Amino acid sequence: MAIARRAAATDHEATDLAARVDALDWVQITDELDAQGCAVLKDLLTPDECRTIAALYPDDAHFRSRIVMGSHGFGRGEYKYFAYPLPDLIAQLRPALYAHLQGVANRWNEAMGIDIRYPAAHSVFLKRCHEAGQSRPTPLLLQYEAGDYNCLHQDLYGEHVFPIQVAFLLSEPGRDFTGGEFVLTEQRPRMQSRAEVVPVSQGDAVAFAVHHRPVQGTRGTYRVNLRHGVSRIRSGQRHTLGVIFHDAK
Ligand SMILES: O=C(O)CCC(=O)C(=O)O
Ligand SMILES: [Fe+2]
Repeated sequence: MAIARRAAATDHEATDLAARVDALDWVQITDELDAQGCAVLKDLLTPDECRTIAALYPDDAHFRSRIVMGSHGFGRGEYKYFAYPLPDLIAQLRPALYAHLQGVANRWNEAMGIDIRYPAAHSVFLKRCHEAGQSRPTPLLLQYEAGDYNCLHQDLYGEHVFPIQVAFLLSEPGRDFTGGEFVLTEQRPRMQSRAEVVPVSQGDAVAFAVHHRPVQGTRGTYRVNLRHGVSRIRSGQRHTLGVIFHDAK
């Protein structure tokens, strides 16, 4: 009886989470992605859900590896890649988000003259990754303390790349930490880099271009190169959940 009730509750939460993703204003998000290369997804996770995910960090049973950023020149702080099977909430979020981003990804590739197209279902895209030897899960949990930062980078893990990714802020700015802004830079051909700081609250997510995106210029469409990172955490502790749609070699 207790088990049946628990299963029902889990189903309900899962359905609820996909429905929350579906209920976002995807017309506006798509417009923002096209115009800026990033968009904020407001209030997707509850504070409880944020705390629950962040609290997984010490429990290595959930993870396949731990990266100390300072050892690789990635910045300062650390993160862990989740192992399969992903925690339920992340396993639900990943395909639900992908379903809404896949159309943008296909349009971007068409505009940039790239032949690759993305299937409607995330499971089909993952099969493509896995068949090419990219079979290790890429969702990750990041943990920063005062003084930590994440250098500008691109999350490429092999030949197969889904061009948009999503990062969830699990901590509350001003209460749990100060500093630690999410930063995107954009490099246009023959121009200097432009930076964008994206304001997010606990439970919000940022969707952004992984490595490049099309920009309409006066003489046609060109590719701009993007990088993302996090400015120095001034105080406290900051946790983020990163959702990347391609898997890793
Ligand atoms: O901590 C952040 O906000 C950025 C995390 C990140 O680099 C990622 O999700 O790929
Ligand atoms: Fe990243």
